[in-house]
Amino acid sequence: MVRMNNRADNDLRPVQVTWRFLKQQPASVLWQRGDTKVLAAVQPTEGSLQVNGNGITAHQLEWLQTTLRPLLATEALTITVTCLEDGGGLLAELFNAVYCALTLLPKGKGPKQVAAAVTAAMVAGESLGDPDAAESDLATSLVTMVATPQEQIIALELGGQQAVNSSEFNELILRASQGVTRTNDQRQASFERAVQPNIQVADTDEQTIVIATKNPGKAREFESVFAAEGIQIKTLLDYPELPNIDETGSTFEENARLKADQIAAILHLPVLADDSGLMVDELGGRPGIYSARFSGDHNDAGNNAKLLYELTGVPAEKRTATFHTTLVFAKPDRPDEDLVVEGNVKGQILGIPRGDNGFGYDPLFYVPELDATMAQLTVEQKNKISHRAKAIENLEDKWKEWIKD
Ligand SMILES: O=c1[nH]c(=O)c2ncn([C@@H]3O[C@H](COP(=O)(O)OP(=O)(O)OP(=O)(O)O)[C@@H](O)[C@H]3O)c2[nH]1
Ligand SMILES: [Mg+2]
Repeated sequence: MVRMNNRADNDLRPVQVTWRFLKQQPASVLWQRGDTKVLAAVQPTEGSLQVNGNGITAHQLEWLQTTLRPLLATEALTITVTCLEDGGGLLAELFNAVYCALTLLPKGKGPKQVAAAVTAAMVAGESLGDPDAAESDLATSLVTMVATPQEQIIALELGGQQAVNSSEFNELILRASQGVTRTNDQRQASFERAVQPNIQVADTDEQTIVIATKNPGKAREFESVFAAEGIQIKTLLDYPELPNIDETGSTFEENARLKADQIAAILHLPVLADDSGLMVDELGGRPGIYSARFSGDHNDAGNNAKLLYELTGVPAEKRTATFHTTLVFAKPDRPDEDLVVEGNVKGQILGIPRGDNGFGYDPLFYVPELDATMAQLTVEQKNKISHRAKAIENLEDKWKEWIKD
């Protein structure tokens, strides 16, 4: 029998997983296999297990709940699963979507064991792995299997129009267990690519702190502060395999949390993130959280040019501005315990840049008390007065105690 896309009998349709699909719900995924699309979201709750379904039958929902239960480390969860399109093998893909969402829960709350699901179908006397919609319509019998990669079967659902004899049944089981192994590999590869690269943290020395930044200017400033304490810092530039963290928050704190929590969860190390920016009074507080990309992309010269352009003709006394930093310190797997501090410094935006030190808007940011721009200061001088320095000062009183528990 010739299959669509010339698939061999045991070939599966490709899988695409969009991890953390919903911005407001970190444990959420969009799972697509062929044309079948399922959205799953899991939220820890106080109460007992709740599984809600959209676009699926009561029977499918009940099956899902029964199948998931033995795999859960905790039942204090609300699971919502939505079928966006049924292009074949829906029951299995409902399971796979929810399973993926569960793996995004904090450590210790995720699934107790590894499992994956797949469908196999008997079509015109042949057993096919992962039937699409057309093949499912032609199938005389179908099996949906949930199993571990060690071929321990967790659930088996038999369906279709006709009874199967035992040799057909055995064939379907064989096809399905091949598919489960392959599905598990597909999921794991996607997870490692997008969520948690298999990173070896070489240095687990307690005196190392990871700063969740790719900005070498920031890194230099943190380095000189922590070096004085005998603490070594690493930045995201030391871990090029890490996924990019989108700064989708609407405040400095939200962005800093996104960076700190996600990197801490991946590296299992304490992580400090800095979200900062320039707020210009005459521009109603802009560029604010958009400071890094004010001119469209992350380019200091372009950002400075745009700032000068927007302030054309504005007299010196009205060019007042504040540099702001919010720091979020995150412990691995304990996002509820983030330590949050901030710091500000006030100044004025000059019409002509001065100085070569620092980074970003420093050459335009004039500090009246020092009669100098930030870029005319040495790192040590900037680290006495800057927004980042003040935030670090606020952190200093607290973090040594905080990191101990
Ligand atoms: O003249 C400056 N002196 C500073 O002391 C300073 N601190 C922040 N900024 C500006 O604000 C953006 C932050 O954006 P931001 O917090 O998202 O950082 P970023 O994207 O550069 O690096 P990352 O830490 O996110 O990897 C930066 O790019 C800069 O344009 C500064 N400019
Ligand atoms: Mg940034």
